[in-house]
Amino acid sequence: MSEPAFQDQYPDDYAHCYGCGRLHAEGHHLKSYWDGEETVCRYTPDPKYTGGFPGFLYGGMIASLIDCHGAGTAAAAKARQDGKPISRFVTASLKVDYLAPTPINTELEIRGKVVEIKGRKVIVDLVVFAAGTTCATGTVVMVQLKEQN
Ligand SMILES: CCCCCCCCCCCC(=O)SCCNC(=O)CCNC(=O)[C@H](O)C(C)(C)COP(=O)(O)OP(=O)(O)OC[C@H]1O[C@@H](n2cnc3c(N)ncnc32)[C@H](O)[C@@H]1OP(=O)(O)O
Repeated sequence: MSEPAFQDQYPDDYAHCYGCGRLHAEGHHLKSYWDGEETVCRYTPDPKYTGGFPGFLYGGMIASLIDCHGAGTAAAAKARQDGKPISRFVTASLKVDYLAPTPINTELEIRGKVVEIKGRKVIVDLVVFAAGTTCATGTVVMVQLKEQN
Protein backbone atom coordinates (compact mmCIF):
# COMPACT_ATOMS: atom_id res chain seq x y z
CA MET A 1 0.00 0.00 0.00
CA SER A 2 2.73 2.46 -0.94
CA GLU A 3 0.39 4.40 -3.26
CA PRO A 4 -1.62 7.20 -1.64
CA ALA A 5 -5.19 6.29 -0.75
CA PHE A 6 -7.70 6.91 -3.54
CA GLN A 7 -9.36 9.61 -1.44
CA ASP A 8 -6.05 11.39 -0.96
CA GLN A 9 -5.91 11.80 -4.74
CA TYR A 10 -9.32 13.48 -5.07
CA PRO A 11 -9.05 17.06 -6.34
CA ASP A 12 -9.32 19.52 -3.45
CA ASP A 13 -12.74 20.82 -4.56
CA TYR A 14 -14.15 17.28 -4.25
CA ALA A 15 -12.45 16.20 -1.03
CA HIS A 16 -15.06 17.35 1.51
CA CYS A 17 -17.18 14.22 1.91
CA TYR A 18 -18.13 13.43 5.53
CA GLY A 19 -17.28 9.77 4.97
CA CYS A 20 -14.05 9.99 3.01
CA GLY A 21 -13.03 13.55 2.29
CA ARG A 22 -9.55 14.30 3.54
CA LEU A 23 -10.53 17.98 3.89
CA HIS A 24 -13.57 17.37 6.11
CA ALA A 25 -12.48 18.38 9.62
CA GLU A 26 -14.82 15.98 11.46
CA GLY A 27 -15.35 13.23 8.89
CA HIS A 28 -14.37 9.56 8.97
CA HIS A 29 -11.48 9.96 6.53
CA LEU A 30 -11.97 6.51 5.03
CA LYS A 31 -8.99 5.34 3.00
CA SER A 32 -9.15 2.88 0.11
CA TYR A 33 -6.37 1.07 -1.72
CA TRP A 34 -5.78 -1.52 -4.41
CA ASP A 35 -5.21 -5.08 -3.25
CA GLY A 36 -4.53 -6.94 -6.47
CA GLU A 37 -7.62 -6.68 -8.65
CA GLU A 38 -9.78 -5.86 -5.62
CA THR A 39 -9.82 -2.82 -3.39
CA VAL A 40 -9.73 -2.68 0.38
CA CYS A 41 -10.64 -0.22 3.12
CA ARG A 42 -10.19 -0.86 6.84
CA TYR A 43 -12.11 0.96 9.53
CA THR A 44 -12.75 0.42 13.24
CA PRO A 45 -16.08 1.96 14.30
CA ASP A 46 -16.29 3.94 17.51
CA PRO A 47 -19.06 3.01 20.01
CA LYS A 48 -20.80 6.32 19.29
CA TYR A 49 -22.01 4.67 16.08
CA THR A 50 -23.88 1.96 18.01
CA GLY A 51 -27.06 0.64 16.42
CA GLY A 52 -30.14 -0.81 18.06
CA PHE A 53 -28.27 -2.46 20.92
CA PRO A 54 -24.82 -2.31 22.48
CA GLY A 55 -21.86 -3.76 20.66
CA PHE A 56 -23.13 -3.38 17.13
CA LEU A 57 -22.87 -0.81 14.38
CA TYR A 58 -25.87 1.07 13.03
CA GLY A 59 -26.91 0.32 9.49
CA GLY A 60 -26.43 3.80 8.13
CA MET A 61 -22.75 3.65 8.93
CA ILE A 62 -22.46 0.31 7.17
CA ALA A 63 -24.10 1.85 4.12
CA SER A 64 -21.66 4.75 4.33
CA LEU A 65 -18.70 2.40 4.32
CA ILE A 66 -20.03 0.66 1.22
CA ASP A 67 -20.88 3.98 -0.40
CA CYS A 68 -17.55 5.73 0.14
CA HIS A 69 -15.37 2.72 -0.58
CA GLY A 70 -17.48 2.08 -3.66
CA ALA A 71 -16.94 5.65 -4.86
CA GLY A 72 -13.21 5.37 -4.31
CA THR A 73 -13.07 2.04 -6.10
CA ALA A 74 -14.98 3.41 -9.09
CA ALA A 75 -12.70 6.43 -9.31
CA ALA A 76 -9.54 4.34 -9.09
CA ALA A 77 -10.74 1.77 -11.61
CA LYS A 78 -11.73 4.39 -14.16
CA ALA A 79 -8.42 6.22 -13.68
CA ARG A 80 -6.47 3.00 -14.10
CA GLN A 81 -8.38 2.04 -17.23
CA ASP A 82 -8.00 5.46 -18.85
CA GLY A 83 -4.45 6.13 -17.64
CA LYS A 84 -5.59 9.40 -16.08
CA PRO A 85 -5.52 10.91 -12.58
CA ILE A 86 -8.30 10.01 -10.18
CA SER A 87 -11.48 12.02 -10.69
CA ARG A 88 -14.63 12.34 -8.61
CA PHE A 89 -17.58 9.98 -8.78
CA VAL A 90 -20.93 10.36 -7.02
CA THR A 91 -23.43 7.72 -6.00
CA ALA A 92 -26.34 7.18 -8.36
CA SER A 93 -27.52 3.98 -6.64
CA LEU A 94 -26.66 2.19 -3.40
CA LYS A 95 -27.99 -1.26 -2.44
CA VAL A 96 -27.09 -2.93 0.85
CA ASP A 97 -27.92 -6.39 2.21
CA TYR A 98 -27.36 -6.77 5.94
CA LEU A 99 -26.39 -10.40 6.53
CA ALA A 100 -25.12 -10.48 10.10
CA PRO A 101 -24.73 -7.98 12.96
CA THR A 102 -21.63 -5.82 12.48
CA PRO A 103 -19.56 -5.29 15.64
CA ILE A 104 -18.10 -2.02 16.83
CA ASN A 105 -14.59 -1.83 18.29
CA THR A 106 -13.51 -4.39 15.68
CA GLU A 107 -11.56 -3.63 12.54
CA LEU A 108 -13.86 -3.99 9.55
CA GLU A 109 -12.57 -4.84 6.11
CA ILE A 110 -14.54 -3.54 3.16
CA ARG A 111 -13.57 -5.09 -0.15
CA GLY A 112 -14.61 -3.88 -3.59
CA LYS A 113 -14.71 -5.57 -6.97
CA VAL A 114 -15.45 -3.75 -10.22
CA VAL A 115 -18.31 -5.30 -12.14
CA GLU A 116 -18.54 -2.93 -15.10
CA ILE A 117 -17.03 0.25 -16.46
CA LYS A 118 -19.16 1.89 -19.16
CA GLY A 119 -18.41 5.48 -20.07
CA ARG A 120 -18.89 7.60 -16.93
CA LYS A 121 -20.66 4.76 -15.09
CA VAL A 122 -18.91 2.20 -12.88
CA ILE A 123 -20.68 -0.60 -11.01
CA VAL A 124 -18.94 -2.05 -7.95
CA ASP A 125 -19.78 -5.01 -5.72
CA LEU A 126 -18.71 -4.70 -2.10
CA VAL A 127 -18.45 -6.90 0.99
CA VAL A 128 -18.04 -5.88 4.64
CA PHE A 129 -16.16 -8.40 6.79
CA ALA A 130 -15.64 -8.43 10.57
CA ALA A 131 -13.18 -10.98 11.92
CA GLY A 132 -13.82 -13.30 8.98
CA THR A 133 -17.63 -13.00 9.07
CA THR A 134 -19.46 -11.51 6.10
CA CYS A 135 -21.68 -8.89 7.72
CA ALA A 136 -23.01 -7.04 4.68
CA THR A 137 -22.82 -6.95 0.93
CA GLY A 138 -23.65 -4.14 -1.44
CA THR A 139 -23.70 -2.92 -5.00
CA VAL A 140 -23.22 0.67 -6.04
CA VAL A 141 -23.66 2.50 -9.31
CA MET A 142 -21.19 5.37 -9.41
CA VAL A 143 -21.20 8.13 -12.05
CA GLN A 144 -18.25 10.34 -12.85
CA LEU A 145 -19.11 14.02 -12.58
CA LYS A 146 -19.39 15.47 -16.09
CA GLU A 147 -16.94 18.28 -15.38
CA GLN A 148 -14.38 15.66 -14.32
CA ASN A 149 -14.71 13.58 -17.47
C1 LIG B 1 -19.73 21.75 -10.04
C2 LIG B 1 -19.79 20.91 -8.82
C3 LIG B 1 -20.82 19.88 -8.91
C4 LIG B 1 -20.80 19.05 -7.71
C5 LIG B 1 -21.89 18.05 -7.77
C6 LIG B 1 -21.90 17.28 -6.50
C7 LIG B 1 -22.97 16.24 -6.59
C8 LIG B 1 -23.44 15.81 -5.21
C9 LIG B 1 -22.32 15.35 -4.39
C10 LIG B 1 -22.82 14.41 -3.34
C11 LIG B 1 -21.76 13.43 -3.00
C12 LIG B 1 -22.42 12.34 -2.37
O1 LIG B 1 -22.78 12.39 -1.24
S1 LIG B 1 -22.75 11.02 -3.34
C13 LIG B 1 -24.22 10.44 -2.61
C14 LIG B 1 -25.45 11.20 -3.05
N1 LIG B 1 -25.52 11.24 -4.51
C15 LIG B 1 -25.92 12.32 -5.10
O2 LIG B 1 -26.22 13.33 -4.48
C16 LIG B 1 -25.98 12.27 -6.61
C17 LIG B 1 -27.26 12.92 -7.15
N2 LIG B 1 -27.49 12.49 -8.54
C18 LIG B 1 -26.88 13.16 -9.57
O3 LIG B 1 -26.23 14.21 -9.40
C19 LIG B 1 -27.09 12.60 -10.93
O4 LIG B 1 -28.28 11.83 -10.97
C20 LIG B 1 -25.88 11.71 -11.37
C21 LIG B 1 -24.59 12.56 -11.44
C22 LIG B 1 -25.64 10.51 -10.42
C23 LIG B 1 -26.17 11.14 -12.77
O5 LIG B 1 -26.60 12.16 -13.62
P1 LIG B 1 -25.90 12.39 -15.04
O6 LIG B 1 -24.51 12.87 -14.85
O7 LIG B 1 -26.82 13.27 -15.82
O8 LIG B 1 -25.78 10.96 -15.66
P2 LIG B 1 -26.83 10.11 -16.50
O9 LIG B 1 -26.55 10.39 -17.94
O10 LIG B 1 -28.22 10.28 -15.98
O11 LIG B 1 -26.38 8.62 -16.13
C24 LIG B 1 -25.09 8.12 -16.47
C25 LIG B 1 -25.20 6.60 -16.42
O12 LIG B 1 -25.54 6.20 -15.08
C26 LIG B 1 -26.78 5.50 -15.07
N3 LIG B 1 -27.53 5.87 -13.88
C27 LIG B 1 -27.84 7.10 -13.45
N4 LIG B 1 -28.55 7.07 -12.33
C28 LIG B 1 -28.73 5.75 -12.04
C29 LIG B 1 -29.38 5.06 -10.98
N5 LIG B 1 -30.01 5.72 -9.98
N6 LIG B 1 -29.36 3.72 -11.00
C30 LIG B 1 -28.71 3.06 -11.98
N7 LIG B 1 -28.06 3.65 -12.99
C31 LIG B 1 -28.07 4.99 -13.03
C32 LIG B 1 -27.50 5.92 -16.34
O13 LIG B 1 -28.41 4.94 -16.76
C33 LIG B 1 -26.32 6.04 -17.29
O14 LIG B 1 -25.93 4.74 -17.66
P3 LIG B 1 -25.72 4.32 -19.22
O15 LIG B 1 -27.00 4.65 -19.91
O16 LIG B 1 -24.56 5.16 -19.70
O17 LIG B 1 -25.40 2.87 -19.17
